[in-house]
Amino acid sequence: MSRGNNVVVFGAGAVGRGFIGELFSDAGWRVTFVDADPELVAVLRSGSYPHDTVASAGTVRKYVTGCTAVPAQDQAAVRRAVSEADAVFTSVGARNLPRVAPALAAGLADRAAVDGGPMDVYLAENLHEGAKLVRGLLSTELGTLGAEAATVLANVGVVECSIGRMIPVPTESQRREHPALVAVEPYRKLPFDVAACRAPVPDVPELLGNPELDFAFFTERKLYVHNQGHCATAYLGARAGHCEIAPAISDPDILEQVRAAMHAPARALARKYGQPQEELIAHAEDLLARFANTALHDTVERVGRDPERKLQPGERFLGALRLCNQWDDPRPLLPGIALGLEQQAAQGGGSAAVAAVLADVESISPGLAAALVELRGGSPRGTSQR
Ligand SMILES: NC(=O)C1=CN([C@@H]2O[C@H](COP(=O)(O)OP(=O)(O)OC[C@H]3O[C@@H](n4cnc5c(N)ncnc54)[C@H](O)[C@@H]3O)[C@@H](O)[C@H]2O)C=CC1
Ligand SMILES: O=P(O)(O)OC[C@H]1O[C@](O)(CO)[C@@H](O)[C@@H]1O
Repeated sequence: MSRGNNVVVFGAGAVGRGFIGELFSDAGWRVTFVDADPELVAVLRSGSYPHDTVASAGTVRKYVTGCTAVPAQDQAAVRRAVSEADAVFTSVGARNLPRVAPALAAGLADRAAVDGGPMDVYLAENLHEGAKLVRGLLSTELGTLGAEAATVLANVGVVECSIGRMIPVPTESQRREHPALVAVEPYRKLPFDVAACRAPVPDVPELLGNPELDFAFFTERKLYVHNQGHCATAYLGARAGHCEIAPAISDPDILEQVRAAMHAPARALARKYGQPQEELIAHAEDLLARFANTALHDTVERVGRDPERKLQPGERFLGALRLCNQWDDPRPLLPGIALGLEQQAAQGGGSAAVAAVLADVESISPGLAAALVELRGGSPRGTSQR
């Protein structure tokens, strides 16, 4: 691999192929995917794959070119690719990061051994405090290799990103058409934590680093406005019998409830971070329009999955509730939480899980748990929301 514009992307899934690979290829970079799926690797080695940008108005097909792939199982090849790269991304899902760490650490150690200069590892993941976690993983792996972890890591930035583009799992018919075909929405901005970078930022126009603003603003905006409103749409939509997000958000009653649930944290974030309120409200409105993209066929199942995790303290619902209680009005968040509790119960969650959520809600503001119980039909274990 020649020095220049080479990016290594761990994970050639929805985000890897659908977002990171596309942005870097469009900017003239060579993209080397690392993936655990040998069939996908074989397909990507052909050097290009089809990529559809889908909007309600129509689909634009293009081919992402200039790519290759390495199987994750070939640790020596992965190590070499990392040591020669100019930037590294991960988009494997949080639970897979420990498996990526050994070859990533080895490649970084090789690079340090030849004084290869600074390098940034960007985390294209939905992961709270991901940089801390990955630094810890790399430190452990470097220790195992007998490398001086502090010296190697002094030259390595671990950079969190906020992935706003929505990319559904490819359908069966898309997979039959081409095993690497991916369909994405048009949105293509990629905010990242520029303060964490050690190397020059890649010349990819969609990479947005704002040194003036704490990156927590972007992660909170993503979780409390985007993910929370999206999930409320899924729960309200499921109750109304919808399978997909677009028809759910097109229902005027659901739209108004979700709009209120997104505007409250948008206003709260504007106050907390001293940002213009109209920009945050415009961001929420843009998201509502993006949820209505019928061509994306995003499902209430994907967006609403794992309600127990989504109802944990600090997660999209209870984190937004706490934020809004401090800076705005928490009540528009309650319908989504009430339906989340129903989903959790339907998936086998017991009364202890409900009690834990109610206790957290009550700790945010006395009386709020009673309002939630009332919304759920009067009983702490109530089964239906009116
Ligand atoms: N799909 C979406 O709309 C969005 C996803 N995200 C986040 O982006 C990350 C990736 O998500 P997706 O691309 O949707 O998942 P995905 O499941 O489509 O892709 C993950 C890829 O990683 C590969 N992989 C798993 N273990 C690996 C390993 N040890 N080494 C190399 N490759 C490995 C898998 O084979 C798969 O191709 C997750 O953290 C997710 O939460 C964030 C925003 C949007
Ligand atoms: O991946 P999770 O935590 O289940 O949450 C789903 C959310 O994440 C995304 O896939 C990416 O932010 C959104 O499209 C969706 O709202």
